[in-house]
Amino acid sequence: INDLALMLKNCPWTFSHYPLVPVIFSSRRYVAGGQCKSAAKLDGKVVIITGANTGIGKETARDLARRGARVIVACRDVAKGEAAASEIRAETGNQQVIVKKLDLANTKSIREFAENFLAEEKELHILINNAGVMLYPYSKTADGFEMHLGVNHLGHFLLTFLLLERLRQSAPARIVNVSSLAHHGGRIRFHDLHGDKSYNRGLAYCHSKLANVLFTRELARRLQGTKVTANSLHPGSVRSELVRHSSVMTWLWKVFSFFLKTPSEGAQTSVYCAVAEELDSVTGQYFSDCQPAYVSPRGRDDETAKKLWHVSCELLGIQWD
Ligand SMILES: NC(=O)C1=CN([C@@H]2O[C@H](COP(=O)(O)OP(=O)(O)OC[C@H]3O[C@@H](n4cnc5c(N)ncnc54)[C@H](OP(=O)(O)O)[C@@H]3O)[C@@H](O)[C@H]2O)C=CC1
Ligand SMILES: CC1=C(/C=C/C(C)=C/C=C/C(C)=C/C=O)C(C)(C)CCC1
Repeated sequence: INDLALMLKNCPWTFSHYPLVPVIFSSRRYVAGGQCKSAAKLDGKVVIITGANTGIGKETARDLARRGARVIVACRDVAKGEAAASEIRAETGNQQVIVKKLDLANTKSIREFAENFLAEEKELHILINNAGVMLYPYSKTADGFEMHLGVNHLGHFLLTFLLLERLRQSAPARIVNVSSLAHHGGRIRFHDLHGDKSYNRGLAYCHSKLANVLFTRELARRLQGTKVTANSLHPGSVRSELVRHSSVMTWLWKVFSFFLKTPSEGAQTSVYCAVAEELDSVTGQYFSDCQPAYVSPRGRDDETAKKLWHVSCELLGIQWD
């Protein structure tokens, strides 16, 4: 024993020689953030996750597949979706991971996806509106919406509208909207929603993430008493492809990757909102690191939430009362 102690003492790899090692380990734990502790099983439950071919969505799909859910990987590139789904099927042994085409930048594709889903699936228990774009150079969706607003907000707004009746019929059911801390920098510029007068791609992202928070709030209010809940969340700063449209951000993400969550760590709050038993009747809330988080004053403005709802309906040509 004495020899062993002496050996360890002199070993160049012991913590006492490298005081930074425990610091590095604990900062990594800090970066990893909250973990979903629920052991809930999802056998027999049907889940849709948008943008589940990569990043946070893919890891959310993997977790829910492990819990036994039938997972619809809704993505714009079916080949990428198949690659992710076959990896998840092989790893989890769950063969019920299915890929369906959904391009949120095109309302025709959203309608086709919903039509197809409603024809094939009798139930829907969890809808995770996860897909997103960030720092997109100025561009418009097929329907002429500014890309961030179109994909991140309007696309998911329409998708939720088209699937809501199935969620109601399958209740208890949950809608999970992946927003961001970036919502703090956003505002709803009703006079220039599509950035025609002025455009900043960073701000456009923030505006769309604020729209996610406001949509969730108004949706939850309207769904009171239906046993369909709606919550939004910030996943943390996550090593994913979200920064792909900015070379500076891509470089920063690489250099500082140690300080970013892995996609699996970033999926924890989405999984928590989707399965945690203690959230059974919690609705209209915003989470981060698997706990309630601070929402910006603009994200709590019910008048703006109502106005955004009506404007979104007008833009999409739908009636949603
Ligand atoms: N990463 C982070 O630090 C943070 C992420 N978030 C949010 O998390 C969510 C997931 O992002 P993350 O995993 O990081 O990013 P990724 O870029 O890794 O994944 C985004 C997903 O969205 C899909 N997507 C993009 N455009 C469309 C579209 N038109 N139709 C359908 N799917 C589309 C992508 O598909 P494809 O692969 O084909 O492009 C991809 O599957 C987003 O809503 C993001 O805003 C929030 C805060 C921080
Ligand atoms: C301060 C700082 C960083 C943190 C960036 C953060 C916190 C970004 C958050 C992005 C979000 C919230 C995106 C999506 O919604 C880096 C780049 C790690 C390293 C350089 C210093």
